Amino acid sequence: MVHKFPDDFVWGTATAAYQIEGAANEDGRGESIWDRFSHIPGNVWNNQNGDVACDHYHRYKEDVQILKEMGVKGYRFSISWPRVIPDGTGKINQKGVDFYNNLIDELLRQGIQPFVTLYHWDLPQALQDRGGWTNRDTTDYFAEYAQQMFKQYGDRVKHWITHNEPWCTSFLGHAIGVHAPGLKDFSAALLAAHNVLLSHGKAVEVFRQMGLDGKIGITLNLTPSYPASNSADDLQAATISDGFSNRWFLDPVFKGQYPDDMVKVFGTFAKIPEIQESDMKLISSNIDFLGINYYSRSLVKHNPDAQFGVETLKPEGQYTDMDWEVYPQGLYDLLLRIKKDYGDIDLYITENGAAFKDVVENDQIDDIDRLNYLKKHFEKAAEAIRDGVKLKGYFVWSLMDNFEWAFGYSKRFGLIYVDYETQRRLWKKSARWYKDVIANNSVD
Ligand SMILES: CO[C@H](O)c1c[n+]2c([nH]1)[C@H](O)[C@@H](O)[C@H](O)[C@H]2CO
Repeated sequence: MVHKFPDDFVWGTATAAYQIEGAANEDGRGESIWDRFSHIPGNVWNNQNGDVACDHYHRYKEDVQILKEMGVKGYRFSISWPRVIPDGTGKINQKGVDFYNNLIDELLRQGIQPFVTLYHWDLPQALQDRGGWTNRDTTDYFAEYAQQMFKQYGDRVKHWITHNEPWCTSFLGHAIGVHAPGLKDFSAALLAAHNVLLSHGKAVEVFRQMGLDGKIGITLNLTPSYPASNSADDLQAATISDGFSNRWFLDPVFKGQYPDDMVKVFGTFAKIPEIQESDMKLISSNIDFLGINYYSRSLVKHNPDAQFGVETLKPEGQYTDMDWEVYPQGLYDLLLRIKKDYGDIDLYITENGAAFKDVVENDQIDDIDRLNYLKKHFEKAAEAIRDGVKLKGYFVWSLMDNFEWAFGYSKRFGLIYVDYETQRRLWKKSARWYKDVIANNSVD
């Protein structure tokens, strides 16, 4: 069966600054928390880091040429805050600003729409030294940074994403500790989450005040939660899992309040952040679209000995190299749920993709598992559009293999294979297939 997409559907790919740029100490770039974190032994697989990564800072023209050949309509990338404002606030680094000017101009020359993420986890270390996201002042520094970026690029960039995955920024970075800055303090994570959301609201306010021609939104990683049975305990476990993964961010952004049930759950063992009067109004400022990062689902059951009484199960089925279950139905269910519970807003899949082990034979990479993963998820996206969801675009994670955070370069998500020894880029089978999907605007 052929799944056709709307004529103006934005097919794209996504990346992030720290994962691909390299040039970590070049042209005035300041240190980020990921430079600091990745250089501490033990934090990253094989003690790898983003010093060089995919050398995109020097190879961006070649990479945009690949995007052009692939036929993408949009390209989602992030700006490295410390590359453009090395201390996080104050002085601009013109060479850093010029890099993104050149990248944006090259994309537009090739007819590709830039979708720009302002924050994809690489906070300037200078701001971390003042408390980072647990310091409410950082919300103002973020608004200052956003205003500068709107001023520099707002004439050409028409789609802005304030934050990538506040859940990861907050919980992976401040509670679980596997991401920068590596804290293990749930109260700090809740405070960071509040300040990240508040900074989002302040950036949206600045965007509106500047009267720019463009659209602004936020990207949330969302994981639909399914109960292992219809027992009351398992249903409650799924509700809590949904609250922790999804509603703790969706409700503030779209309803202007934190979910009561989760305030009670978190309040039993952590400090709920003090909320100032205008905070929730700012956080729930009207946005033009929601970016959704979807990778898999959670299947859960009640277990009184597990965190929040929720045990995550590992059902039979196919798993990616990240040990994430392949579950395309979750994308359909998630999209319909967002429309039902949070409103009929424009949506973009700002990330979806899979890591599988790639084998290179005679410069060919037959990554059929990744191709099939994408095919199944594209089909579910088409079904969601058929059933009334305003899905406007889909960005495959990722354009190319890159620095996979604490996993270093051990996990490959790219449509394009990167030989890190030579920095050669090689088209995988999935990339050639995706080129045809885009050309036909359909999945067969
Ligand atoms: C559960 O996966 C998360 O939503 C997620 C997965 N991913 C992400 N978030 C990040 O936005 C990317 O930087 C990662 O490279 C990518 C692949 O791991």
